[in-house]
Amino acid sequence: MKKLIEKIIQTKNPTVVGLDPTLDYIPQYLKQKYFEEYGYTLKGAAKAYYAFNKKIINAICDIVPAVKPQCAYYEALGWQGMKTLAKTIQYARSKGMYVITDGKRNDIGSTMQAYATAHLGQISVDGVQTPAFGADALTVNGYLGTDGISPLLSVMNEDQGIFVLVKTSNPSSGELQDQKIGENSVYAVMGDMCEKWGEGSIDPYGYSQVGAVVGATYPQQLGELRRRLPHTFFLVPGYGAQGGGAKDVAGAFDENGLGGIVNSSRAILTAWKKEGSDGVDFAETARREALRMKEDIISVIAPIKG
Ligand SMILES: O=C(O)c1cc(=O)[nH]c(=O)n1[C@@H]1O[C@H](COP(=O)(O)O)[C@@H](O)[C@H]1O
Repeated sequence: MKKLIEKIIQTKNPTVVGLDPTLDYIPQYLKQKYFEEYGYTLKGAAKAYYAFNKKIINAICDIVPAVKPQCAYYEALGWQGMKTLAKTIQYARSKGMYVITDGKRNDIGSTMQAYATAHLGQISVDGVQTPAFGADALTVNGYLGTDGISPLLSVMNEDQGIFVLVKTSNPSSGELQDQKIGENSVYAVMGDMCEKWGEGSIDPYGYSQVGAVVGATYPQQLGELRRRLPHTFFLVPGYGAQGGGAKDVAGAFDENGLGGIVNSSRAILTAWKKEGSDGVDFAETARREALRMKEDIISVIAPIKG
């Protein structure tokens, strides 16, 4: 996770802003502009999403190291939405941000190869190599085992990474993930698999290119997994809208203030609503919320050093 860790060190900020737009999160004045131009159509909505994302990215790119667009919100608009996803990834990267595409992908090896090519690799069009979505990292499910992960490992360059679901933030995550296999919980076994998949790619900071997703809503498991998985970098969703706070995520970090990056999506994108405004200054409000989150989290972890 070298590239991500260097961005975190540069911004002194271990947080990622989730770009999970819905029409409800976009202020009326901005939506109206695109509806007037394109009608109440998927195209109009997709254009509004892109304008919204760009303004958020412009407002945070100097203080936040990464963004995490979640594919589902874009898929909801069909191909127009997927075009906005691709453009958003490109735009965020052009502003120097690290982009984690949240796709939670997994399948048999041959199909996983296609996902790996789509999100992290390059597709060969008659011998000409072209990135399709071209993200820095992808969230994946490890449930199909090693042959579902290997295609990603062979496609990734040294700046890229994956985050494997280990202990998810949702209320039902324990139904399966807390079950025991012998002495160990399922999430611990999945965590051990991440350590193994990452063995060959440990960077100078001690973390491999295979990260784990561990929810802020399970602070005890977060601490347990940090101790158990010394080379696995954590993506920690569940701060903010799902109820996780700074003290809940503290366990994700090591003695150098590294080891994790905490995501917040809704709490940042909709911060303007809490202030009861018409949303004209939604991007500045998102920046203020991002800065508040950063201060909140760095107040409970060791100083970030490289
Ligand atoms: O992989 C993820 O990012 C993820 C895993 C998980 O266990 N829980 C979880 O909330 N997420 C994602 O993190 C984001 C959380 O959004 P907010 O609850 O609005 O901050 C969403 O994009 C979720 O899909």
